[in-house]
Amino acid sequence: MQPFITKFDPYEPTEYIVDAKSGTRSPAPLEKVAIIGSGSWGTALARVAAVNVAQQDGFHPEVLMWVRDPDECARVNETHENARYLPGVDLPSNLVAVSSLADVVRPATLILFCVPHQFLPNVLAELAPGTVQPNARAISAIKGVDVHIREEEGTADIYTFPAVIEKALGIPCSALGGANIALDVGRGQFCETTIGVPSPQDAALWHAVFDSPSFRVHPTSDVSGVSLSGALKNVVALAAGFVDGMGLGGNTKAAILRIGLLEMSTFTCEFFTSASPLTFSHHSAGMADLITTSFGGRNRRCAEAFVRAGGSKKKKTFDELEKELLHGQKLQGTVTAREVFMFLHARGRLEGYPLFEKVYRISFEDMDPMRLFDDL
Ligand SMILES: NC(=O)C1=CN([C@@H]2O[C@H](COP(=O)(O)OP(=O)(O)OC[C@H]3O[C@@H](n4cnc5c(N)ncnc54)[C@H](O)[C@@H]3O)[C@@H](O)[C@H]2O)C=CC1
Ligand SMILES: O=C(CO)COP(=O)(O)O
Repeated sequence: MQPFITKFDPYEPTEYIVDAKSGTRSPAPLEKVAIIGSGSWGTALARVAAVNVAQQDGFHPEVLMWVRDPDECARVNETHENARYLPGVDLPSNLVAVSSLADVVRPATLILFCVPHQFLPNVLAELAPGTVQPNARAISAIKGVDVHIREEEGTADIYTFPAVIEKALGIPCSALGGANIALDVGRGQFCETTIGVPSPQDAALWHAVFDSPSFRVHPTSDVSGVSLSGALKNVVALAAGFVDGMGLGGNTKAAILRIGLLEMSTFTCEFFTSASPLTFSHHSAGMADLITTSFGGRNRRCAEAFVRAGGSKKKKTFDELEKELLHGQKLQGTVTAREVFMFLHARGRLEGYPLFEKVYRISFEDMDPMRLFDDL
C-alpha cells in the first residue's frame, strides 16, 4: 500500500507529501535534473531543461551537466558557453558543469543520457551500484543500437539504449528523439521532438522538463520506435550524403529517403514487436528527423565528402573525415551501419534490407557508390 500522497496547496505553491495516517505534511523533494554528456546535443538539451526548471515549481532550480574534461568544465562555468561543441549559444547560469560523473548522478531524480553511443558502456560501468537514486528516472537521447553477435550460436541480439540503461541501473528509461539539429535548437529555432514514455506520469514530468514554445515535446508510449528510428535514420542519412556526393538531384534523394524510411520501420517492427509503424510516419522522431538529418546533419556531410574524396583518388576513411570535419564531434551513422549489417548478417536477413546493406558495403568494403541503387 502507498503510505504517502502528494497534494498541491494553492496558497503555498509547493508540493507537499501528506502522511495518510497522521495528516502531517512535509515539502515534497524537488525533482533534480542531470545531463550526462556535454557534446552539442547534450548541451542544447541541458540549456532547454535549465531554462524550463527555473520557471517551474517542483524542480530544483539547478541543472547539472557532466563535462568529462576538467578544464573544459571550468571554462563552461566561467563563460556560460560550451565553445567547443555549441559555440555562440549562451547557457543559463543555473546550468552547472561538473566533471565528476558520480557527483552529477548522485543527487539526480531525472537523468538524461546523451553521449555518443559507443561511449555509453564505459559511462554505465563507471556508475557504481548505489550511485543512482532508486526512485530516479532516465531518458535517453542517444542515437544508436547495442548489438551482440553470438558467433558460436550463429545469431545475434539487438537492444535499444533505454533497455540497456534500464538493465544497468535498475531504473525506468524512456527515449527522446526528433528532428533536432543541436545548434538550431541551441539558437532557439522552432522545432518538435518526440518522447517515448510508457507511464503517463513520467511523460508529464519529462514534458515539463523539455517542452517550450520553441521546442515542442510530443509524447508516445513507443520507446523502441523512438529509439530505433533515431538510430536507423543515421544510416539512411549516409545514403543521402552519398547521393549528394555523386551530384545527383532531388528525385534520387527523395527515393532514397522513402526506401530508407520503409527499411527503418520494417526493421524496427520485425525485431521489436511492441514498436508502432505510426512512430515513423506521424512523429518528429520518424520522417521529420530523417529529413533534417539527410539535409543538415553530420552523417550526410561526411558521406558526401567520402564520395567526393573517392573521386579524387585521395580516398579517405570515415574516421579521417570525422576528425577533419567534425572537430571532436562523433559520427553515429557509420558505427550503426556496421552494427546493423553484422546483426542482419548473423540473423540471415540481409536480403530484406538492401539499402542498409549497401550503405555498409560502400562505407567499409570499397563498393562503388553508384551500386547504392542496385536491387532497390
Ligand atoms: N548533435 C545533434 O544534432 C544531435 C545528436 N544526437 C545524438 O546525441 C548523442 C550525443 O551526440 P552529441 O551531443 O552530438 O555529441 P558530439 O558528437 O557533439 O560530442 C562528442 C561528445 O562525446 C564525448 N566523448 C568523447 N570521448 C568520450 C569518451 N571516451 N567517453 C565519454 N564521452 C566521450 C565528448 O565529451 C562530447 O560530449 C549521439 O547519439 C547523437 O546521435 C541526437 C540528436 C541531435
Ligand atoms: O540526430 C540528428 C538530428 O536529429 C543529428 O544528426 P547528425 O548526427 O547526422 O548530425
